[in-house]
Amino acid sequence: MSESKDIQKVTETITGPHQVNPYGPNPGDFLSNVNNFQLIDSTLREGEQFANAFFDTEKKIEIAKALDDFGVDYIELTSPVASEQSRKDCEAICKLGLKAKILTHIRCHMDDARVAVETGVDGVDVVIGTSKFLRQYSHGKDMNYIAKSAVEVIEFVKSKGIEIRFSSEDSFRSDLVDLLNIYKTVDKIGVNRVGIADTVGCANPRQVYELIRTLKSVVSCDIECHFHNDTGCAIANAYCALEGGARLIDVSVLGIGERNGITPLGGLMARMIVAAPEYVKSKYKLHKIRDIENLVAEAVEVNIPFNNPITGFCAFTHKAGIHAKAILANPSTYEILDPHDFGMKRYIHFANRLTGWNAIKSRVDQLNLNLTDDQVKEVTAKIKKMGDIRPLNIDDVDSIIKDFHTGLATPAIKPVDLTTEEPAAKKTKYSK
Ligand SMILES: CC(=O)SCCNC(=O)CCNC(=O)[C@H](O)C(C)(C)COP(=O)(O)OP(=O)(O)OC[C@H]1O[C@@H](n2cnc3c(N)ncnc32)[C@H](O)[C@@H]1OP(=O)(O)O
Ligand SMILES: O=C(O)CCC(=O)C(=O)O
Ligand SMILES: [Zn+2]
Repeated sequence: MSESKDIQKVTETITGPHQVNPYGPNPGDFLSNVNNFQLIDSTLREGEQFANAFFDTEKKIEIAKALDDFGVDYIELTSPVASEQSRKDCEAICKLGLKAKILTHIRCHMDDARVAVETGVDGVDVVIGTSKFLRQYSHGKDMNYIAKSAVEVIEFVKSKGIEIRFSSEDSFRSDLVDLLNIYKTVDKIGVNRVGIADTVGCANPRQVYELIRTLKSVVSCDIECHFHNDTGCAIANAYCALEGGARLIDVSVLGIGERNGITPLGGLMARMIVAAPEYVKSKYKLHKIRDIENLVAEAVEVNIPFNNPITGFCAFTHKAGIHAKAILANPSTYEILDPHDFGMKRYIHFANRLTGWNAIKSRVDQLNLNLTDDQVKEVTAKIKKMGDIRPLNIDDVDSIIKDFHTGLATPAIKPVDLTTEEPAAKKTKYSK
């Protein structure tokens, strides 16, 4: 066999023979849940642990309704034992009659469980640290005690007809045998889900994939995952968890949570729409992401980061001339995400010295001016010259183009085409 045929064979075993989306799930991977995942939004639990967060009842209700409208499967709320108002808020959200199931999050203790089951929640997420750090310095209990109290809490919550999830906190720094034993125990007594939590954000995607695969061989219930972002792996870890067979991912709006937070809802949607476009588009109202992020950003008094997936101000802005030319010909050249899927627009940032004549020609067309290609190249050179001296904005470029046009011997005005799409309306330092 020739060398190129060999290579083709190898690539086909990785991506499949005629896969339309090479970044989609591997069809041969029968355990993958990339095409069949669920979201547990924890903005109102983990997110409340973000340094800046304070949500009053009204704001919690507004956020819960927005998440429900977006289509998250579950909404996780702060423990009702955290404070009197936390308990009342939990009860109030349970009474809203949302489509999303309402969960609350408690310690692995009967005192907490007794309060939780009275709030009206659909499910209880119970957690206890299993790493030696947490066993020694947080609750001080050994694995036998943990297993005993887990069984007691799970059986009690189940007896009330409420969903129950058991999670080991700090799973990736826990002993694997301890982990598998406790998960096996809780699975046997009918827990609805088990949770893996990368509490300190230490895990990498390969470790996640391996742990989920191993856990899949031990339990028959669904697996939920919770990833902190301390080392920047929260989205990648969530994706690999789904590839390994986890079913549910914890997210929060903008990723808010303890320290620098967890897997962000918007960022995960960006990853998942590439891998499972039909599933994601049919299940979630993606055009609502911007409004939800603005709602939460305002509530916790932060700005949306400039490089945020989807909604960062430059997420769909193309600048360099080589990029702009290709984008104008076919947006897929430099975009893996289609901004329109999220109710956003793309923008060609041509007011700078990295621009090229193709980008300037598109602006000339938008201004309804008639220039030959050679004339556009000439005016592009002038724009670049000015761009070497100082930052430019659209007005600068428009005046250079218009002055150039006026200076031509017989300027011809093209008929106005009102269907021309304006560039995206994100206000930047360099745009109007
Ligand atoms: C990784 C995570 O994010 S887990 C979720 C974190 N969420 C929260 O902490 C919710 C908000 N917390 C609170 O309001 C309070 O911490 C409360 C009400 C839960 C407890 O308050 P306090 O009784 O004053 O205890 P404190 O917060 O100082 O310490 C935690 C207590 O919980 C115990 N504990 C910690 N984790 C667990 C657990 N998973 N299961 C059972 N007990 C636990 C500790 O042993 C400690 O009890 P102790 O003081 O008797 O030793
Ligand atoms: O309950 C869980 O699975 C996660 C708890 C948590 O927030 C964490 O471990 O970081
Ligand atoms: Zn967490």
